[in-house]
Amino acid sequence: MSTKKSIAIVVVFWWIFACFFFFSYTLHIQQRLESTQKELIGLSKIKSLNLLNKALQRYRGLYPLDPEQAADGGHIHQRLIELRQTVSSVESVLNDAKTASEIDAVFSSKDQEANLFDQITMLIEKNNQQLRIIADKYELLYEPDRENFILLELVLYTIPDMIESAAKSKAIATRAHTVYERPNDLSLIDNNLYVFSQAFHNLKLLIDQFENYSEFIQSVAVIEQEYQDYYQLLTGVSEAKPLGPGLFLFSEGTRLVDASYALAELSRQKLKANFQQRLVTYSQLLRVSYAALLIGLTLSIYVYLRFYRRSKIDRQLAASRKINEDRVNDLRKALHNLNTLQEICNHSLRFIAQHLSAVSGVLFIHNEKIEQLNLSATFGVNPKSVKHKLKIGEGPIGQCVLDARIYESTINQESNPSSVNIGITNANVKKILTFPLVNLGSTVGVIQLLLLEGKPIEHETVSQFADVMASYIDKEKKYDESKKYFASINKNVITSSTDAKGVITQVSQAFADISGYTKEELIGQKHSIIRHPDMPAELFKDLWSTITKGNTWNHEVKNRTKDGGFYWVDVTISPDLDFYGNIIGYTAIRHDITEKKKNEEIAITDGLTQIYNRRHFDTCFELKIREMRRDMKPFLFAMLDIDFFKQYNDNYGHQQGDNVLISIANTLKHCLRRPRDMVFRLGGEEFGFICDADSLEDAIKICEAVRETVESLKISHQYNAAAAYVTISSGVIFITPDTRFSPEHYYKAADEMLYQAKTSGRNNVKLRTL
Ligand SMILES: Nc1nc2c(ncn2[C@@H]2O[C@H](COP(=O)(O)OP(=O)(O)OP(=O)(O)O)[C@@H](O)[C@H]2O)c(=O)[nH]1
Repeated sequence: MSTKKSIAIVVVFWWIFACFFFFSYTLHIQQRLESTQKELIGLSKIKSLNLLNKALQRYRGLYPLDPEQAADGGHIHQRLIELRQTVSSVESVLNDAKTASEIDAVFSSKDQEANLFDQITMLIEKNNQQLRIIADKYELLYEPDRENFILLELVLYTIPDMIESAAKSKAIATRAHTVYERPNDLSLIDNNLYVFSQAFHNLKLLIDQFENYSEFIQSVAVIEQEYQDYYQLLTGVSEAKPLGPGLFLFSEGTRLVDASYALAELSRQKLKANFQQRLVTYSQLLRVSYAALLIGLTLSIYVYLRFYRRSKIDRQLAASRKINEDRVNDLRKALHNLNTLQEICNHSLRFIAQHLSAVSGVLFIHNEKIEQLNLSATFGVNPKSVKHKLKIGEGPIGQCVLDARIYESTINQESNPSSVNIGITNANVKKILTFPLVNLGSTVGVIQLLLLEGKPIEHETVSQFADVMASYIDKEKKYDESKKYFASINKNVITSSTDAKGVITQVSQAFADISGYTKEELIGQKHSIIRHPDMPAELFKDLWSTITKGNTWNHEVKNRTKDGGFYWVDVTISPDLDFYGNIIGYTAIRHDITEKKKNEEIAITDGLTQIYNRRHFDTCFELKIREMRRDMKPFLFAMLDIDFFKQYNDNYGHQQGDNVLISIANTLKHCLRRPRDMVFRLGGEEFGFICDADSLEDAIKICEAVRETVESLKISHQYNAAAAYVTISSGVIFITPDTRFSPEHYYKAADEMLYQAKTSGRNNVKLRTL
């Protein structure tokens, strides 16, 4: 899954979560609001019940006073009227017709004198019970706020208990002191006062829990004072009988009850204020919440619509991109299977022309070396009608190489014909599209198309196709060049590769041509197949010891051709290494130096005898002396002269004399055929040779052998005073490394020895050590 998609999913989930949260929050606020509204209704019903109770309690306290005797009999009557008014006013709030009828039943009862106290008490208790039922019904009992809960505790339990106990004791005391006293009135009063004091104590504990109860302090103090007064009054009068003025007792009790009612009212007011405050807060929160929900919803719809629209566009784009990708892949596959640059150019042009519904088109390839564009393919147009070569900057195609961007021009009557390289032949052509084929930053070629439709062209798609074409054209172009390059190497460079053991794995045609073997005959063989016997074994030892150490070896080598001939090459052999530096084979590159070598041979070879001449002797003699000093190995230098050769020439003829010279040279070559032996014609009928010798005896043996071999040729020479055949005299020096003479000195010494040989009868060897 793409990162973009993952982010989108996370955002959507968060968005759903946020909406859900807001929705739940709004619902919660709504519920709280409704619940508070209910609580307010409940509170007003509680107030009504309190009013009702207050009226009932007032009446219950007054009733025992004899209306005839009491000074305020009218007052009692007045209270009854008030009670009835209260009942009718709360009735509508309570929605309870039963209350009025029950109260009516109590007051219209004939035996009310005896039972009225109890019946009113029963009504009050019932109302107090009703208080809690209403509190439950209107959810006041589930009030979450702590302060409100304490206030409710006051309003529902504590203060009603206080009021009822105070009111009861007031009523009992008043009755006892004015009308009649029942046996346990005193204990009842005591009991009620005790209940009051307990409830009052609770009240104070509860109020103490308020953080800010200053409003209540005053009210509680009044209750406390009233309670003290009333308590003292009751304690004081309980002893005395008949009791003092009942109305006074009644008034005192009423003050305590009223003070309690005042606190109840204060608590209710506080509750009401709290609820109303909450109502305002919730209403505001609800408005904000609804507004947030509305904004969220609007935003969601907006985002959804945008996203939907975008994703629709994206889907369309993705679909068209997919089609293009498929087409690009098809093109790539098709080009991949083509083998020549021409095929690739033809296919590329046809493909893009068909894709864009072109009527005709051309493809030019850029030749960077000569800064020129060459026509390489045409579509729908005769190649003969198109200029085959364009300069860079010539026309839109030439310009395209410089700018490397897509040109799109619409055709109309005023169109300049020079804007086209192809030449418009179709009147319906609406547009010309010229675009470069760019690979790795360089323009490989340019395509120009004539289109029948004038609608806009997606440059991105054209570029995609162009990139693929450019890469294949460039690759094939370079491959073509390298093919030509390798063909040239194959033809002209004498090269071969072997494995690590020296077995030939590759040879160039030039190698095969010069050696006279076919490639097949060479591959699988070792290079010894072309080894010439003239090449010393030491040379190849040196070769192998160099290249197996990873070094390059270079030397001039004479090779043998298949038909027994020879050729000279300057060969360089380098090891082929793998990635880790291990030798995996060797590659040799050779230059044919046969001609050079032949020229060199001519320069150092005596034309008549085909052995080395005097010039070469001078070089070799000096080198040999140096080598001797380096290797500390002695050698011999012999100077030979044919005896009485002048007579031979004079009598047998010059031509015959030449033949003798050739025979002697061949004999020397035959006798001295070790690789390091060298035979020279030092001039006229004088020869020389250099060869290794371990000792003086060894040197004598060699020279004697040569002298004897020449004599054994039995070339008749009747003018030779030394023998009947052609003979030679030899002056030899055995040169040891201890001496430090110049080459001229040694040469002169040998010449002196030769002179001695001549003067001491000829056909002999004179030798000395130097
Ligand atoms: N046929 C022929 N003769 C040559 C050639 N070069 C030198 N000669 C001859 O060799 C002869 C050398 O003669 P001399 O120097 O007198 O020596 P010699 O006759 O051999 O006498 P000694 O050396 O004293 O035995 C001359 O007649 C030269 O003409 C050559 O290339 N071909």
